[in-house]
Amino acid sequence: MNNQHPTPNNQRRIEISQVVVTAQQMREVEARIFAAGIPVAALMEKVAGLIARRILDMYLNPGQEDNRWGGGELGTPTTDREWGLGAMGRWGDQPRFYSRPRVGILVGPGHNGGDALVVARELYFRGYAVFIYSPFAKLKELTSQHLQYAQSLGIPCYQSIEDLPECDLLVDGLFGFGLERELQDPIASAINQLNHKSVPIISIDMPSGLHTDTGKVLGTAIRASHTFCLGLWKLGLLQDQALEYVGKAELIDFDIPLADVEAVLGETPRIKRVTKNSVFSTLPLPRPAVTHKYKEGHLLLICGSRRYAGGAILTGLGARASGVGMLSIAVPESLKPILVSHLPEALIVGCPETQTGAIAQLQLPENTDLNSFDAIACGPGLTKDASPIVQQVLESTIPLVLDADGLNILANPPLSKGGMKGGIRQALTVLTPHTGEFQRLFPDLPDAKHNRIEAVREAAAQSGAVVLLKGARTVIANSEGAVWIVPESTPALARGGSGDVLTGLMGGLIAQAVTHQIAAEDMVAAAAWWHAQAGILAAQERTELGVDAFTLTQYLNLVLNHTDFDSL
Ligand SMILES: NC(=O)C1=CN([C@@H]2O[C@H](COP(=O)(O)OP(=O)(O)OC[C@H]3O[C@@H](n4cnc5c(N)ncnc54)[C@H](O)[C@@H]3O)[C@@H](O)[C@H]2O)[C@H](O)CC1
Ligand SMILES: [K+]
Repeated sequence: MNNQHPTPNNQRRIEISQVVVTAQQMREVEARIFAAGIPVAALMEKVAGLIARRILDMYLNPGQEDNRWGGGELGTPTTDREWGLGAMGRWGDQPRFYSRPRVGILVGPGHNGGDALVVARELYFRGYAVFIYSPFAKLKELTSQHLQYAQSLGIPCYQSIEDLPECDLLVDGLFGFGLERELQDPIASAINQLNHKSVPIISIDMPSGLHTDTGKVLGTAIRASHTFCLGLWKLGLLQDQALEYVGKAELIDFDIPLADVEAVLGETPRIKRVTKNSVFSTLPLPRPAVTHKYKEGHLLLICGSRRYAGGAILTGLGARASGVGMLSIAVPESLKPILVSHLPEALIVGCPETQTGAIAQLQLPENTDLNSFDAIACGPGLTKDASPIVQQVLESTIPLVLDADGLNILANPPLSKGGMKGGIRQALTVLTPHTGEFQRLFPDLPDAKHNRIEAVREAAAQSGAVVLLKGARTVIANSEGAVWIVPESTPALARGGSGDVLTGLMGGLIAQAVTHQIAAEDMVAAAAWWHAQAGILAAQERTELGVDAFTLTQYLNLVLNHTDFDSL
């Protein structure tokens, strides 16, 4: 395998939507911007103006039919009639008809509150009924000025949540990346009350109450229907434990100079979001006009057993979807007919089997060396009786994806206890555990449930492998400490067989990368992102209950044509 790889993606100039920052890093980036001369107030106006525009587009968009005010979900005020039916409504009263959508603005003590107050002012001037809830006596100077101006306009401001009138939409400007400690009453109970209302809440920067870095709930947190993350993606928004609070996350790009980002994070930030652009810049697409099947990669799949034939088929279908030129699939002899019937284009290698129907020995076609393939993917459906096979592929010198029983066999003994006999492989090795397999492989690593990123990074360093930890937000790390996070997925993929499809897809992409002289390591994130997007599209079209693994393989080739999907 030629080791002179082109610049791998993680060495190329980064795009803003790939950057992921901690609160401290965001502070350092903002400090550079302010030091360069932009007034804090000017940036707040710019940022909050962008937020207000998105809120108007999304929630208050004129011209849509389905509303009582002639506008979008809440519409624009059709008239500037006085309030209908007398006094302001209160939480819990019977809803009273008002002539204008009511927007509640939750204002915290810091600049997150300042952002929200600028939004309040902008919506007010567009004729919306705006109400402010701000329980804090001490506000930052700029925030205090904005509050003073809002009140001078006659916008009602309430200290207690009970006084806030019933609203159609809430804007959460309580806390952003400045949240430092657990929330206490009255703010905590106010948030709990707001969460119990069936009113959409838009959070500015972070849902208030979530830790900016870990996504942990500090006491309680706003359950946002939409989170507008400001400038650079915050790490906490990408953590599994935050997901039920974040709602739909969207980046509000306020033109942070890339130079400032690189000054703080370096040219290749350690943690990156996997985006459509970053994936498309690495996939073996478009294909050369002149090519042939052996130039499009040759993948060897080693999978299946008499007990688990389906895993072999699904892995093969995932590999097929990758576009790999040649596909060989080693299975127990008794599975050969069914594999041929599902994958007529593949070379099915029937192997001698154990009493239990596992692969007893890799019997490749004569004169075929294991290292003559471009890549191997091994594990789905193997059962633990195939451990000699896994040992054999570990000794190969070509890129290897290990999944499912390949990982369970590897975990005996665990990697941290001298596992992976023969030490760290020189060739690319990708481990693709789910949480349970991860804990078996790395029993003494920090609990992957609470800090997945640190756990995966440590596992990659320990094993020398690229480790992909599956989850609502799949996390990938290599042994140099680079981390990729797949920012979107769907619970529709939480089904048997989804992982088998990913293994085949990833193996097929890696095999093509090898023949195309593309950085094979980049195919791990590309495969995970592609797999998730196919699941999302399938769920959109067939509901979250309609994405069985076979259907998923059909959507793998459809989703790349849907270039209109969000550029993540
Ligand atoms: N810096 C800027 O000009 C811009 C900031 N952006 C927005 O502002 C926030 C960050 O602002 P900051 O004032 O640093 O923090 P917060 O608004 O999040 O306020 C936190 C505030 O509250 C205090 N605090 C922290 N924890 C608690 C707690 N548990 N209970 C009570 N009070 C707490 C703390 O002392 C802070 O003062 C950022 O998210 C953006 O929304 C602009 O968008 C860009 C310009
Ligand atoms: K917020």
